[in-house]
Amino acid sequence: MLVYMSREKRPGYEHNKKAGAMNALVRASAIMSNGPFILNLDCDHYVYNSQAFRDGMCFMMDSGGDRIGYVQFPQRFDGIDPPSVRYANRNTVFFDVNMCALDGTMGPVCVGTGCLFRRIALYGFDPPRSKEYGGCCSCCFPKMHKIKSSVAALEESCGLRMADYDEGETYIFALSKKFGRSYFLVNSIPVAEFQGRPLCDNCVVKNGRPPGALTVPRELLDADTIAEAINVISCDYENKTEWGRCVGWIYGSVTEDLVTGYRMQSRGWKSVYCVTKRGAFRGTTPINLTDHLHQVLRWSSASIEIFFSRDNAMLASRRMKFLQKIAYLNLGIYPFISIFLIVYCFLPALCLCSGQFIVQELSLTFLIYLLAISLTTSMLAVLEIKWSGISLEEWWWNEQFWLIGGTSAHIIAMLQGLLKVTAGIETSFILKSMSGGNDVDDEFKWTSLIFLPIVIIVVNLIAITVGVTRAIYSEIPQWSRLLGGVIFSFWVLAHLYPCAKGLMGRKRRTPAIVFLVRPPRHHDFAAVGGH
Ligand SMILES: O=c1ccn([C@@H]2O[C@H](COP(=O)(O)OP(=O)(O)O[C@H]3O[C@H](CO)[C@@H](O)[C@H](O)[C@H]3O)[C@@H](O)[C@H]2O)c(=O)[nH]1
Ligand SMILES: [Mn+2]
Repeated sequence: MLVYMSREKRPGYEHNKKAGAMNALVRASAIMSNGPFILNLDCDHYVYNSQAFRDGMCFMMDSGGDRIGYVQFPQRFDGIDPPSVRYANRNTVFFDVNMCALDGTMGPVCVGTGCLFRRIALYGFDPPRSKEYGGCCSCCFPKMHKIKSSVAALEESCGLRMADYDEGETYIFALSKKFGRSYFLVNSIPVAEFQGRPLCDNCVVKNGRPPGALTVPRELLDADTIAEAINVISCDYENKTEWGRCVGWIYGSVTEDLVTGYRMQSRGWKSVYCVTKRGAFRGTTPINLTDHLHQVLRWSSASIEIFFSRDNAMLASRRMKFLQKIAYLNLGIYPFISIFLIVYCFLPALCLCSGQFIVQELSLTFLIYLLAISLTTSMLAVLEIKWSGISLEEWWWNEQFWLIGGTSAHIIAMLQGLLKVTAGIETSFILKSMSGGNDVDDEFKWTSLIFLPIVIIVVNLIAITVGVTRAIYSEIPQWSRLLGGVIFSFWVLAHLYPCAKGLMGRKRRTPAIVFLVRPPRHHDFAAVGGH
């Protein structure tokens, strides 16, 4: 059955972008098919390996798999040709190193597309047998202790533990307060839970489903069912419900997928990273520098917002493992690191211009520290590359982009975020349109994000010139000091090389410096301005 759905949107009703669209789909599908597992694919992604669905479900239906909330597949992209691979837009280190590593704790974070969800995990229920694991209260349902013991036992056995009901309420009534007025929808919940259980073909399977239970043929869809499916996607359905707050995809974040996954893991759901030999899904991603930076800006702004929200991993429930908390915290904190990165980018230039080295003198202790730090970071890199099997080049492009992003998008996101949190000032000077269009992909589009990296490049170039000139013309040239400064300066420049290269564009080779020297033309700011 293939159903195309277009939800109702009206002025005065917040439609909540992708998360709103997903929630409408989740409800309509509950009524029409009620599959226990839901795959999410972006509109710019497609299926590349049809076996992947089965692989994903294998994890969920395996013994113990009933505690897995989602299975994430890596994102793979088409159309990234050699000139643009250097912007690290394949995100190889993230998808082949970080996500794999997370698989060793509670599982990868959710990155939206290519993610297979367990329906009832998305509904905001706790994983089955969660009492056996860690804490007893989920962040969403603080009044849970009040649940009468008989009801609690029932929920525990059927795996649908949630709700904070008042005395005398029926289970169904409590659910409909959260899920909305559709009894059809509420009644479909236990069915989805049952159908998603592991197959109980041996005695070790807990909470299993007897063999053959799913072979009963489905009832055909009738007019009433269709009418109900339309009812649950009307724009006022979510009024006074928990949709977007505790149920379904969570609203209010640009990276709704990250928050949605985080809430699940915070309740104790595990996740699995499923890397198939032939890529499961493929899609498109911005290929030029400007669009990539805008995407990074969007993600880092979202990270800052998460950091200052109740979804900060430091506030996660006890059900989330310590290392997993650190991983989520890292996802919220990384834009702040840009402050240090920027300082490090200017330090070598400062040293060269002032004739001073970073330290007073090159003492043995300093050298030992430097050696130790360099060795450990290199070892880390070697291990990352060895374990993940990515190429050295890919890794290096990622390093380069880490600095480019840090000195452009991350710092802007941080400033925007701080302005918003401290002064309540909303600055949304960059908006991404869905129809970005590939037509202008191969020419450089000016973005103010690139300003600081250019300044760093220019300052370091000037500093090297100053340093060399000083050494040549001084009476007692201090070559070793010069060498020290120049190496660090070159190291910064080497990282920013793709940025300089990107400024040249592909066809229209306008050197970066022209952009700085000539007065700005109107269209330079078109991408940045109002529309
Ligand atoms: O108003 C909107 C905007 C977006 N979308 C959908 O959201 C997807 C993601 O948007 P896109 O512009 O492609 O963003 P990307 O940065 O490429 O997407 C990544 O980042 C998003 C935000 O974290 C995740 O939702 C995606 O799954 C993930 O692939 C699109 O494909 C659409 O299907 C909507 O339904 N409504
Ligand atoms: Mn996309």
